[in-house]
Amino acid sequence: MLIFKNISKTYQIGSQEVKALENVNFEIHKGEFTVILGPSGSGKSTALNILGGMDRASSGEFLFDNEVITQLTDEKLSEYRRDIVGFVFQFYNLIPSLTALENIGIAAELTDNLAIAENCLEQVGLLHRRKNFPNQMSGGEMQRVSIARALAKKPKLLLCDEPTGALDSATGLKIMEILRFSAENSEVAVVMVTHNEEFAKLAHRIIRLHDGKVSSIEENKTPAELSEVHL
Ligand SMILES: Nc1ncnc2c1ncn2[C@@H]1O[C@H](COP(=O)(O)OP(=O)(O)OP(=O)(O)O)[C@@H](O)[C@H]1O
Repeated sequence: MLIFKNISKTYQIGSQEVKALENVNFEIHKGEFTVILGPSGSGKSTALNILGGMDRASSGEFLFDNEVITQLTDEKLSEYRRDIVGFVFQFYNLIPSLTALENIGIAAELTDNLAIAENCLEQVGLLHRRKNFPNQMSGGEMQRVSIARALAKKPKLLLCDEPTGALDSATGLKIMEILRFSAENSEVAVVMVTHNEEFAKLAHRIIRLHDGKVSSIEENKTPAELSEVHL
């Protein structure tokens, strides 16, 4: 389980202070699909960066399975990023000169055992595309490869930053289905940042941010079906 306890983050621009997060408290659970929702500038990316160990909080405590991540040395924090966290970005970040399978194999250091990489491609329904290069795939397919690449590392935390931002609605929904399925069927905590209210209906937990503060947290044991989402 992940716990944010009174997390604040202040950026200093010259003499001006920007409070990106102010006393933020929430929990994130493995096996759940969590959505962090909020308008532009509400602090979503800042929260995601702290969760991923890419940035440090100014104050407060962040715990992962009882380990205090906010107190880790730089070296330990980079181990946390490498061993625990998987990332999915809006623009896929695949290596153009490598096939789908190779992109997964290289990232997960599985080049000696491509069977695992193939399994991951199968999980996202793309085994038939294993020999395709990124420019021979659609946006949705590239995003599915990037999810397979992240899952191949067997992360405990999968962080997704607007993963459907560059996709049409139907393809975006397919991506959401894969993310929720991954959370429910492997012991990973999937966290997605978005400003799209409709997508949030699919989540087990919705954390709403406004002006760097939590405005509400909603738990949903039975999230909506894909057919109930209207984009
Ligand atoms: N590196 C930085 N230096 C200074 N201010 C920053 C920095 N990063 C973010 N901020 C500020 O912190 C606040 C929160 O930004 P953040 O990017 O976390 O919001 P967001 O909800 O992810 O927005 P968006 O949806 O537009 O990506 C904003 O006021 C932003 O301008």
